[in-house]
Amino acid sequence: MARIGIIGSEGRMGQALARAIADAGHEVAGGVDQGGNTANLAEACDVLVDFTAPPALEGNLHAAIGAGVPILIGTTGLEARHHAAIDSAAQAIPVLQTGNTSLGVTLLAHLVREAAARLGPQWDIEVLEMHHRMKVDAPSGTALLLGEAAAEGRGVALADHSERGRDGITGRRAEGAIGFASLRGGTVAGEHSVILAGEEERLTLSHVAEDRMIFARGAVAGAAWLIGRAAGRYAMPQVLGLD
Ligand SMILES: NC(=O)C1=CN([C@@H]2O[C@H](COP(=O)(O)OP(=O)(O)OC[C@H]3O[C@@H](n4cnc5c(N)ncnc54)[C@H](OP(=O)(O)O)[C@@H]3O)[C@@H](O)[C@H]2O)C=CC1
Ligand SMILES: O=C(O)C1=N[C@H](C(=O)O)C[C@H](O)C1
Repeated sequence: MARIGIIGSEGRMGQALARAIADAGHEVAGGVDQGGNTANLAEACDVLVDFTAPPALEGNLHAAIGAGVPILIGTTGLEARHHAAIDSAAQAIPVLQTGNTSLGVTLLAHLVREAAARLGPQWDIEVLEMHHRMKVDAPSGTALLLGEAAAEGRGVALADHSERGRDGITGRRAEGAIGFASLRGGTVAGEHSVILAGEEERLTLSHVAEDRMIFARGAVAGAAWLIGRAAGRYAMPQVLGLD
């Protein structure tokens, strides 16, 4: 049984996580939200799970390092400086960061990497996502994860080929671009499609989250897996044995 500390405990994911922790036979060591004492929570748990917002990241990493406990970061909307902070923290403690903790999306990323590698750059790649009206970041962390997988399959850097936020006279599509489009509305838990568009044919690889409990269950599995690991940066394929 693991004692799991929840950062962002009153949020949509924090509440789902508490249910998933109980379902899996683990214990909620406690929870914090904005203004809470994350350092105290870190001292009282075996592993922290963070579903909050990017400004909370550095403080959460600091608390985890101070207590010497692993941390799973599910928060999205992260920028290069956040990833640099995660890399640095991973020298001291085990850290797992992912835009999506579900089994289905972890496998989807694998399939996207494979399809992009096999089909080559003459197939245009577009990543489409839809989420609930409360979501604050775009493209979603999952869309970016899938874009990274496509770029890896092609052997290029996503940053050099990403096309985001098209509007107005955009000019024709850049060769080799990986495009992103975001829809928001209702209570959609999360839908992602990667469209590979070729000459007179199109391949679409999709995932639908019917309930955010899938993310919560994956996060519990990832958090429990982190306990006792060596310091380092880990990812969901390692947890799920898909590497
Ligand atoms: N990786 C994955 O599989 C998934 C990732 N996510 C991501 O998780 C994040 C949270 O999503 P969701 O639960 O829907 O969002 P919510 O807005 O429902 O919840 C966020 C929670 O974090 C708390 N919070 C915000 N800032 C801090 C802080 N500085 N310290 C501690 N707590 C803080 C909020 O508290 P308060 O209200 O007091 O501000 C709130 O309780 C998002 O980035 C989302 O994209 C979501 C689903 C799956
Ligand atoms: O905010 C959400 O709800 C979700 N966020 C993650 C993302 O940005 O990809 C994962 C999931 O799609 C739900």
